[in-house]
Amino acid sequence: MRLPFTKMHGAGNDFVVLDATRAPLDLTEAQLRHLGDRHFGVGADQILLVERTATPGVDFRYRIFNGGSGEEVEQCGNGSRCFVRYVVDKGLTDKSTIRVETLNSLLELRLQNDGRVTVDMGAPVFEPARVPFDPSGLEPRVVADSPLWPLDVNGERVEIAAVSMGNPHAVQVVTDVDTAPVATQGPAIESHPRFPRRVNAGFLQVVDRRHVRLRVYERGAGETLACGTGACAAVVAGIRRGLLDAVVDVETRGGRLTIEWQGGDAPVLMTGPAVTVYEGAIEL
Ligand SMILES: N[C@@H](CCC[C@H](N)C(=O)O)C(=O)O
Repeated sequence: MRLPFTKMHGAGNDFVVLDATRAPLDLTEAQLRHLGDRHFGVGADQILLVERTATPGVDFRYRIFNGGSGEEVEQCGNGSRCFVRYVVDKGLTDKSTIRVETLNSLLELRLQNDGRVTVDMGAPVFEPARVPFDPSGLEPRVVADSPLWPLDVNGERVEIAAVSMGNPHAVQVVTDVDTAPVATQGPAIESHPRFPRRVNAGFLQVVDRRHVRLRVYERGAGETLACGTGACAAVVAGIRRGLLDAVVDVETRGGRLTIEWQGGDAPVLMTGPAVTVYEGAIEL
């Protein structure tokens, strides 16, 4: 099968985007991993599948697969911005505000005049069972509004906030992201037994109340240049600890995202770039 695709990125988090709006596309995990493979395939952190939906009031469905593992996941922030750029550029819609369903959420996305995209990512979830995170037998240190859970990681004690943005995140505060143990702790946290569906591991450096630096070791993909849901989870965790204001610029290794959260049940708003790199086709 010859499969056309579009290569895109959002702040350096890169995607192979596939059009399944005209005919269904059923790919195996092995084919998805091949698309994600940087040596033998196209190479991408995630594969995005754009579909139509019959759900009333919803314009599209988009499905997300991690490029390293081929598994389907619930949410992808940078991918959602690329999804909007894709459906607008391909003429699949003429709307500038688009509603899309993912595996477990409904998102509203707006293309801005400057080409950036703002996404209503919904409200964050902290209830451990819904992250999901197993806190049994652990005593959290509570700072302001936020329980910080002690985790044993490679024999060290690490304090994390457990947050779901539709997908699971473990966020820890570090003094300097450049020297943070992302490569060693990242995989250990990703597969930590207290996260039954595994987890994305965030390392957050607070520069000031409106500016942070962030690295994320992603579930099923390894460290990426940016993680949109990771940025939302990290800012929300920082706000709950009383470290950050409601609007924060997040500097990642691939670009800058702006995250806004007014607290409580308010949705998290994420704004950032979405760029098409090239079009291609691959034999699968
Ligand atoms: N890069 C993404 C997140 C993709 C999914 C993640 N690896 C997971 O398994 O939950 C983003 O921009 O949010």
